[in-house]
Amino acid sequence: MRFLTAGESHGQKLVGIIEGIPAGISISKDEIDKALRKRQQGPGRGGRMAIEKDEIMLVSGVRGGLSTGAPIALEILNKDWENWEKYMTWRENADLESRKVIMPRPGHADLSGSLKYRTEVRNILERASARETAMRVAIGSIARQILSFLGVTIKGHVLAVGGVHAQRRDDHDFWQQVEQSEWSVGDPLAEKEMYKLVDLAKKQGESLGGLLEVQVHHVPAGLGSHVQWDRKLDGKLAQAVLSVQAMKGVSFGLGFEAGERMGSKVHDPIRYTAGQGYSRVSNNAGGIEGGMSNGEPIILQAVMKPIPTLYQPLDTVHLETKEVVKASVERSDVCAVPAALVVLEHVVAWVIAVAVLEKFPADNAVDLQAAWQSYGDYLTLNQ
Ligand SMILES: Cc1cc2nc3c(=O)[nH]c(=O)nc-3n(C[C@H](O)[C@H](O)[C@H](O)COP(=O)(O)O)c2cc1C
Ligand SMILES: C=C(O[C@@H]1CC(C(=O)O)=C[C@@H](OP(=O)(O)O)[C@H]1O)C(=O)O
Repeated sequence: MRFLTAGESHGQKLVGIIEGIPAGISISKDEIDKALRKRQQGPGRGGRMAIEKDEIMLVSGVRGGLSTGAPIALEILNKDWENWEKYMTWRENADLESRKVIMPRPGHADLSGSLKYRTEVRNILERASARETAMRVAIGSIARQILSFLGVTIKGHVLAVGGVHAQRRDDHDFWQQVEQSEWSVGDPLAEKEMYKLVDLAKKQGESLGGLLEVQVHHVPAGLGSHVQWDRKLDGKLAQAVLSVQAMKGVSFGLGFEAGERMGSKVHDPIRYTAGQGYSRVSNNAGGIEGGMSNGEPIILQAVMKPIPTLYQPLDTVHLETKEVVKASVERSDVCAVPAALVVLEHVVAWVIAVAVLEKFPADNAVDLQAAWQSYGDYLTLNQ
């Protein structure tokens, strides 16, 4: 499976093409739209989210609610296009001056991109923008629907916003709270504090990042491989997570704390239960050993840096005069951690679905399910 996306933040639309989705998978537009709406939420989001009402257009590759095996083409319209057409149009009469950015923002792609491509900063920020993640969520939602067909589920929660940490739990009530919370926090007290902090940041012209966690449940042992550097599942997941705008670190299971403990307090003892196969007493590895899933839930954490655009901007250099000036201010989010969580869940879904189809190559749902089932039987019943 592979995909490509295109589209500028203030262009006409976002476009995606996916190839390799097996035929006969049930594809729900509602499911995709639900994820798109969730990605737009959260009190730290800026004015743009009041303009956009993201909705997927399934252009090809799906008929009567089922994938056909052909490439799936997708589109999401940018409602803001009507305000930007005169600046963003491909036509030669485009107004290229009025929205020029000459005071690059520290933390964004502005300066490095314009140096590298020898082009105006606007051409860089339009594509660097996290607007692009709307299409990645739509594509990830299709991957998630393949996984859901096999019984694999993905969930996530916000661990922290700024310095405010949520209490970590893993029971049914907790996940229900996460589900109901606009922030996906699952800890109402922490959520209140986070809300206050975002408010304060907004008032001070500041911005915030945070910590996020994504979990993948019901994956069998053996996705990914130890045999080659670029086939390791943890490596692929890390790449996908870090490809999301503003993500600056990723860890698995116990994470960086593993480096502070003795081995016996880190590694997960193995046990065997007749009829169920092998499992672990703990899951400090976060479900991956040797670049392969080990049958326990895959658990990863990521850190998101604060949003680069500051309404009280930092110093930068004017690209024409070279004088020290304040960075340009584009309309911006103050905090987008809950939105980023939705993105992470969906980029993770993509990587897991690709790994599933590598282990169980299939061009249709029936063959996929048969291969999945037979391997599941081998892992549980036949040993
Ligand atoms: C959901 C989401 C929304 C974002 N919104 C903004 C924003 O409104 N303003 C901004 O400057 N950066 C925003 N960012 C972050 C920038 O896109 C990102 O920092 C920039 O592209 C530079 O890339 P890097 O941080 O990965 O190095 C957002 C990121 C995500 C994931
Ligand atoms: C448009 C989205 O996020 C944008 C991501 C973003 C950035 O620099 O990453 C900057 C802002 O763009 P604008 O200046 O148009 O408001 C965000 O709104 C989105 O998430 O759909």
